[in-house]
Amino acid sequence: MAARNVLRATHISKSFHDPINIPVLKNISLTIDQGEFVSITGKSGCGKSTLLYILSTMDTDYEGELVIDGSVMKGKTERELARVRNEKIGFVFQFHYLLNEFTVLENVMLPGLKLASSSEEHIRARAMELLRLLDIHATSSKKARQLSGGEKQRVAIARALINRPAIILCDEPTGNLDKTNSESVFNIFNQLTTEHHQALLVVTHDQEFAKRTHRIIEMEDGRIVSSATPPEKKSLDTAHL
Ligand SMILES: Nc1ncnc2c1ncn2[C@@H]1O[C@H](COP(=O)(O)OP(=O)(O)OP(=O)(O)O)[C@@H](O)[C@H]1O
Repeated sequence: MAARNVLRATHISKSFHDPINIPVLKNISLTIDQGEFVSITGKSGCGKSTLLYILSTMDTDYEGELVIDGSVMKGKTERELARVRNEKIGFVFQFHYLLNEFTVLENVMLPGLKLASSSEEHIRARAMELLRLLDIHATSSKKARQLSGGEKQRVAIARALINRPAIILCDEPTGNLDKTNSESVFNIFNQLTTEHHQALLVVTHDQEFAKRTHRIIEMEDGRIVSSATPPEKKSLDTAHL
C-alpha cells in the first residue's frame, strides 16, 4: 500500500523585494510521506529557513501550491492557518520557545488545551505518556527554566507531538546540543518515524545527522539539487534484509 502523503509543495517560488526583486526560492517541489524522516541541507543562505517558513504556513507570500494532510493552504484565512498549525503541524526549533515560568507538563499540554476536542484529563494523560516516551517524566513538575538544553529540546519534542500532528517541522534541532544530546534527539526522531509512523522534516547543518535520515534534500541557491536516500542509510537498510 502506498504511504500517505502528508505534505506536498509544488512549484514554490519566492522573492524578497529589498528594494529590488531577489529570487530566493526557485520552483521547489517536494513531498513528505507518513513515517518519512527527511532532512534539508545546503549552504548558509540557500533558502532553507525561507522554505521552512512557507511549509509551516507562517509565510503566505509565495507562488505555488502547498497541501498539508490533503488540505490546500492557498486561500485560507489567518485564523484557518493558525488552526492548521495547531492541529496538523508540530514545531521543534533551535530555541525552544518554552514558557519558562510554566512547568514541563504545562508546556507540553498547552497546544492540546487549544483544541476543543479533548478533555483536560485526556490531554494531561497524553502529555505524561509523551514525557515517559522521551524519558523526561521525572522533570514534569519542574519549571522549564530549570532544565538543561537537552531536556528542553525533549520537552519541545513532546509539545510538538501532543496534538498528533501530520508532520513535525524542525529547524536545527541539534544546533545547540552536545554530541550525546544530539544522538538522543536523533534516536527519538528515528523511533518516532519508524515505530510511530510520524513524518518529520528537519533543516540541519549537521551532516552526520542528515546522513542517517531516510532522505536528504539538498538545496543550492534556492533550488533542490538532489533528493536521495543517503548511501549510509541504504547499506544499513539492506544489511538486515
Ligand atoms: N526578509 C528578507 N529580506 C531580504 N532577503 C532575505 C530576507 N530573509 C532572507 N533573505 C535572503 O534570502 C536568502 C535565503 O535565506 P535563508 O535564511 O532562507 O537561508 P538559509 O539557507 O536558511 O541560511 P542559514 O543556513 O544561514 O540559516 C539569503 O540570501 C537571505 O539573505
